[in-house]
Amino acid sequence: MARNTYDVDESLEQEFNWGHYRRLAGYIKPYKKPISKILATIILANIAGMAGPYFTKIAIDDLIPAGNVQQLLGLGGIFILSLVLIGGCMRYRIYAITEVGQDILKDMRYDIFAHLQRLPFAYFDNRPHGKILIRVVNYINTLSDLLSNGLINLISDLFNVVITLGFMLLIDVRLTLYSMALLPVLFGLVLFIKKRQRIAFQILSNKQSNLNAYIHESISGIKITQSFAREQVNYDIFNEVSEEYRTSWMKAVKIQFLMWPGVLNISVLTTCLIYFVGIRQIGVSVSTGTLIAFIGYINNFWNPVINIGNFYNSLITATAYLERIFETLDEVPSIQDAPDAYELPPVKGAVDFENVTFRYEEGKDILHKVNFHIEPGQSIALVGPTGAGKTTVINLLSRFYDINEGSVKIDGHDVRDVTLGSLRSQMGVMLQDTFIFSGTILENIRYGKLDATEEEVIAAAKVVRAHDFIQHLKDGYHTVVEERGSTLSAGQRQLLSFARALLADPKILILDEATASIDTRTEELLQEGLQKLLKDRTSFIIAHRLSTIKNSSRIFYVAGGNIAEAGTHEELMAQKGLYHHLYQSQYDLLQAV
Ligand SMILES: Nc1ncnc2c1ncn2[C@@H]1O[C@H](COP(=O)(O)OP(=O)(O)OP(=O)(O)O)[C@@H](O)[C@H]1O
Repeated sequence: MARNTYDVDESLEQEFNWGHYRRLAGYIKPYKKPISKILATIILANIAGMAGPYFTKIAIDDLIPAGNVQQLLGLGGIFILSLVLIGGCMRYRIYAITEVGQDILKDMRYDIFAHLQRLPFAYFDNRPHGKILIRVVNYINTLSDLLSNGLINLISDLFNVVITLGFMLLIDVRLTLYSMALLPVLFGLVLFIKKRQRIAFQILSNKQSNLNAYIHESISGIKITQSFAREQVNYDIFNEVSEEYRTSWMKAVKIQFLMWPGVLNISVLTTCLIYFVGIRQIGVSVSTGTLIAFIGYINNFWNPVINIGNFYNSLITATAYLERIFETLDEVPSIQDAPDAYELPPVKGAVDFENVTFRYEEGKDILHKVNFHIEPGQSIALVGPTGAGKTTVINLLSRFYDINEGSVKIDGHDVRDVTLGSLRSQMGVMLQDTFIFSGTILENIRYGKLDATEEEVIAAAKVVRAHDFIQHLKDGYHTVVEERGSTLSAGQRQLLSFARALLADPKILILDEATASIDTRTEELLQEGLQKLLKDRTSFIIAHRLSTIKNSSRIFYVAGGNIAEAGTHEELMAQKGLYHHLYQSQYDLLQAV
């Protein structure tokens, strides 16, 4: 589903199911060993902790009345030792739990990132990038507490509850039954909160996502914002999105915070009840020591129950985020290798479009029954009006989108039958949006051929005339550039991505507006190098500056969803059709200038 703007809430594409917890358990499973070790220390500490109230009972009921100082001191010594043991176990537990939790989060983060790398262009076309980003970073981080402390504490707390119950039953069965009297109230509270809290946190996650998307969009577009002096409008929008986030947060925590005080109140009421029943001896007959020990166990019982309540709270909260994480992981890459896909053999460079129809959205064909055949080694120029579908043609060639009808073939192999890796690795693509990654110039050119030597990188840069400007940079090829290449000029960025496309030594070269930002003098020099390079390679060149494509083997004029005219520059000029008109108007414009 399209989520086109920051102010549109994402709707859930799949309802919550228990399977999410099973999948989460799948991430925990590889850490069985360290978790078992942690559990062993917890059990040890719990057993040591359990002995406390029992020692109190023995001291009050037996040793103090009997004045047995020696045994009393011995008991005190054991008690101190048990405290030291508990302290040591706690210290180990905190470190080990955090480590396991972070390892699990790292695995999840890796999976979601790896999956995103495989998703097709169409997925990213439909989503603000801030909404994708928040899933990899923030949503996964929200699970941190649940996975580190929450999970292990849960097991430890459950264990505590069972052991404490055992001790309580051992002391007095009736008092134990009284202690459970208010449990139904607790269940009622859980049921009351469950659905309300999940919905509240789903809304909150939407608002968080919107806020993130708006911040991301605003930072990406900061230069335009400042050039149009639109800051005040942006502050207002930000305030509005931020206010929605704040309100939804307050609503969510209002429900979330019902749980903890609720359980606490029930536990206090239970303690009062036991005091009342014990002191008044209603249906029970207990000594003072037994009553005090029992109250100790009631605390031991309710403390873990309060923790379990908190865990339940975190689980419900995390569920809203888990749904989003698994939704992303379940996004089926619409473009992927067919089960019987084979490696595309080394490409010669013949390209065929056979009755190709393509649309981005239902009901609006961008290309309609397009047919052409290209011999290996030909250079094809795509020209035509803005939005006619030139970039779309080359996107289909690399199978960035799948066509709706017909077939796209390379050397007779349908691009859908071969593996994406073998197809794309034989193509050098320079898209309209030149992207420079943070790192050195060298790393940027080497992006598509990691094993290229420095000499090969320099050779490619020389061909595209990038070498001259690179040499003059502070550290030459080792100069560090920022993400998007903001410290480079638009033309320099284009030359770099040109070199990147060439270095891979592709059999099919695709250049989309590759020279639009390059000055005419550099472009002339570039053309010389390119002519040599394009020899024996099939190439597709999209250019609005027609002077650059005059020498192409064939020129396709794309218009009306098809190839309206095709031929050499001379042939098309002689036809005096659409291409002639376009060329003439550019020529006239240049003359006028
Ligand atoms: N991801 C997309 N989703 C929906 N529609 C799209 C998408 N990309 C392009 N279009 C639409 O498809 C049509 C063809 O776009 P395309 O980028 O192929 O044109 P073009 O001929 O390369 O234009 P230009 O010369 O301006 O680069 C346009 O009308 C455009 O609005």
